Amino acid sequence: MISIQQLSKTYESKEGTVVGVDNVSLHINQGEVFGIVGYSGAGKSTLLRCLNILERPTSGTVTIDGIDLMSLSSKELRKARQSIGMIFQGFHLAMAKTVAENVGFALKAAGVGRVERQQRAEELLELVGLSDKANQYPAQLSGGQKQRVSIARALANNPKVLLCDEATSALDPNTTQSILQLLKKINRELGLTIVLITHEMEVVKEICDRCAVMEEGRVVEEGNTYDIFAHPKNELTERFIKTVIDFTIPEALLKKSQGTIVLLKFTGELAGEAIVSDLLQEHRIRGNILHGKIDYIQEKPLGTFVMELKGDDQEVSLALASLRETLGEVEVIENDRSTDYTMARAE
Ligand SMILES: Nc1ncnc2c1ncn2[C@@H]1O[C@H](COP(=O)(O)OP(=O)(O)OP(=O)(O)O)[C@@H](O)[C@H]1O
Repeated sequence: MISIQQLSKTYESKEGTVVGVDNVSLHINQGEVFGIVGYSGAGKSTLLRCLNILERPTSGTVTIDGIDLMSLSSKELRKARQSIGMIFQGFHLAMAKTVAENVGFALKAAGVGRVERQQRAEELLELVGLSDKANQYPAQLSGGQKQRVSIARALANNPKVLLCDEATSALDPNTTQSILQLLKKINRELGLTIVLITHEMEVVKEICDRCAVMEEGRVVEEGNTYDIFAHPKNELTERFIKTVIDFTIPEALLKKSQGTIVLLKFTGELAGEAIVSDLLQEHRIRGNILHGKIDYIQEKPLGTFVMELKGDDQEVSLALASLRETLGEVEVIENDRSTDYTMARAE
């Protein structure tokens, strides 16, 4: 659906060349919600704006639905942009126009007549849950309602793609949730391909089928959201995931521990199985859960547990081997801190 090939964007300034996007290649499938996550300055906005050529890439190509956008004339590009909607963190609504006029604005620009515009605005406002606000002005709406209006406006010309530039960053957590659910609904009901940029991994977890992590203009990791959460490969990705699934054990607790502390991840079907209780029954060890959580990513469970295993060294080793066999990977966080503890007490 969207193919980005070796895309780079650089800016020339007095201080020299600034790299916004550095040789990014990505493929985004028809009908998926694709997230691009990164810290401030990573190049997310630049990359997103290159997708509808609001920023012209310095090199590389962007192909949407088989059309190479870089090869189009200005007139052809204006036409092509009608199938690429966009929403922004700051909503960008016309404050002197009513909600219905804001929604109909893009239709007017596309040459649609007044009656049809009105009808379409009504349909779209119903879709975003704002039928009763058609004649109000943006200043009379909450942030979440304003974003709903901008979503309705972006959908006016039946786009195939919706680009979301930090669409929920200005909203409180509850409103963020409702806007994300709305985006998911239009993705499902209209089969719309959605590309969103965010610095919040929670947003990715909530609605993205796949995602890419960006740093210094480059994509450092990409893949299926569930796999990225379950098995992150890049250190930056791990940091982002920790903002959602944090399993850091307080240092004081680690020091007190006399056993072997392990981090266990239960993916997919394994999350629902009695692996831990079976383990404790099969080996002569005791287990103490220090931290445990099951997250649902795309409705698929991902369990993360931190356990302290206590017992005879050999039994603990056997238990670890058996866990590794079942789970694939088991990370030993801290192994027997009793020496440290003794030293700490001696001090
Ligand atoms: N018009 C511009 N002129 C010069 N440099 C720019 C311009 N736009 C972006 N940059 C630079 O490109 C890099 C990427 O910026 P970009 O805004 O894409 O990052 P971002 O990940 O979207 O960050 P943020 O979330 O803060 O917007 C930064 O170093 C930025 O300073």
